[in-house]
Amino acid sequence: MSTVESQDYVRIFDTTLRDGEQSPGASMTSEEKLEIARALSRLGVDVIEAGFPASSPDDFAAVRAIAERIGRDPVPGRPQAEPPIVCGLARATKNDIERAYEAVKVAMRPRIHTFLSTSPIHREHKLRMTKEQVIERVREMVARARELCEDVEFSAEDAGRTEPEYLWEVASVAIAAGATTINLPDTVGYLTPFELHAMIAGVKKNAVGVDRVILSVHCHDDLGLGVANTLAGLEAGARQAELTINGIGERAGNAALEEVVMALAVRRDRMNLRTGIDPTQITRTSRLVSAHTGMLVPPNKAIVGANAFAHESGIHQDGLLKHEKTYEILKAEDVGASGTRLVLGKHSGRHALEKRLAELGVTMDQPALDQAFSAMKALADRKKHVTDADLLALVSSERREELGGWRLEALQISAGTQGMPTATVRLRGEDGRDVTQAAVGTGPVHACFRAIDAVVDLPVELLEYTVHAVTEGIDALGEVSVRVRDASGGLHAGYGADTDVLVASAKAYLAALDRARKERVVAKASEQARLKESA
Ligand SMILES: CC(=O)SCCNC(=O)CCNC(=O)[C@H](O)C(C)(C)COP(=O)(O)OP(=O)(O)OC[C@H]1O[C@@H](n2cnc3c(N)ncnc32)[C@H](O)[C@@H]1OP(=O)(O)O
Ligand SMILES: CC(C)C(=O)C(=O)O
Ligand SMILES: [Mg+2]
Repeated sequence: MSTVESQDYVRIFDTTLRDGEQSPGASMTSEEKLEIARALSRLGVDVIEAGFPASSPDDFAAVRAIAERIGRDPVPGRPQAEPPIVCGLARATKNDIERAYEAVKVAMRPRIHTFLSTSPIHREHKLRMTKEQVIERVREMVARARELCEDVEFSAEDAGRTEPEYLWEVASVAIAAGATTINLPDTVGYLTPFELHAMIAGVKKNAVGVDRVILSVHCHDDLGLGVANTLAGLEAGARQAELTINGIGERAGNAALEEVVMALAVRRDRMNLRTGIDPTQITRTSRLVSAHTGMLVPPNKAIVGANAFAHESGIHQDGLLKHEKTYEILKAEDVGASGTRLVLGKHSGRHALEKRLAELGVTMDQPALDQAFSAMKALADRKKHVTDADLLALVSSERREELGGWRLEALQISAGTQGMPTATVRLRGEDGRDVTQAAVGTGPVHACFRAIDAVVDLPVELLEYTVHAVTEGIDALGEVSVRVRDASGGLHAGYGADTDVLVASAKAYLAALDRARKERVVAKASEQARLKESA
């Protein structure tokens, strides 16, 4: 018995290119679809539903191109015994089925997937067909598909809201007509996991000939139960799961492939089921689908979201540093992501800060670490994420501020199109005394520097003023460098960093003044020493 035939093997049927493309605004070009199909092949899916060939000439061409290429192009890094099946969707009409076959017949392993609704609401209001007419159509169309193709899947659309006995009868008829896979979709995402389990178990027990076919689940996420329902269906005996990358699909989407696959892998202890998926391809496939559909992955999305392996809170970070399994049930590397991230933010603790600084090559004693920690917390209160660049800028800014002299306590700027730009600064001297001064200027930076001059009283000429963002985003940390010349021609540089560039400017200017002041003190001392000697 091959791996695929064994009882614990779950076939992964990917419908990103068909049901996924039914997400509003997610349409893709044929080239993009082919690229995704190649990625799915590398990922190791068993079936690629490439599209709905009768729906448009474009869709036909895309399915055809995928059918031609998949299995024939080499798959780097994945010597696959069997290429994925390429499948085309068709309504239960002769025309749709023949178009689907025309498109997929060139595939190494083609499948026709035909469907017809079975629920009372769909029969009566959408199809306007009786129960008997639906049965007859299923018999005829599955048989027609089977004349064309050995591999035929039949889906009882809206199976979730279909009378159980009628569903068993439809499944029996489809099997007798030659279907090789029977799919039981919860088309509108209505069922609870227990109900979905009961539906699969009911068909498995009561449909005639069910042992000859593979039962399949196809769950939508209208109530956020898509993945839970899929797992319930597999526990009940389904051995094919229809899924999409990132969970995209009609309305709220389909059950997400990456979530079902990783649930099966991580909880193999409970379900004892396997797939042929190479999980290390998951992240890259997710990114490709997101890029081609324009559907962004929410940061908190399981498995592939930007935060799926990010930890911000100090208690979790500390736990993780002590033992990774305290807060992680799978590793980022398992799904091809770049690694666990300890994000520094307002909830972080000293352990994580120390670790990150060490990774950045900065080692500190306890008092310095405590100081850096307070600065990091203060920054995190103003800025969502403290990045590595922020951290380095912050640490070096803290170190430079250790030089002493005047320290910025408060800064208030009034600027705009009306009136003169005005700055008010409150500076604290080394003796702990606060001095406040206000000044006007040609712009807010000029006003700020003049207000500082009024406190510090050290004549200098500003030679250079440079500002740039060290980090990205609207809340980026601004970095300012200044160069000043003192009365005796000495040049002094200053640096400051803050989310507010005016505060960064004030810090930089103060740092430059402080250097000038220190040099003047040193120069005065050596002058006095020289005078003493010569006296
Ligand atoms: C649950 C699902 O995801 S099902 C797949 C949904 N995907 C799509 O619909 C995307 C592709 N669809 C399309 O491009 C178009 O709907 C087409 C080309 C297939 C059909 O377009 P139109 O001929 O203009 O029909 P329209 O879409 O307005 O209506 C659907 C028709 O198909 C019928 N129909 C719906 N499902 C089926 C089915 N499984 N088998 C047979 N007929 C069906 C409807 O009853 C309706 O028939 P009517 O015209 O006699 O009332
Ligand atoms: C066509 C079928 C399988 C479908 O997408 C659904 O019922 O949700
Ligand atoms: Mg669907």
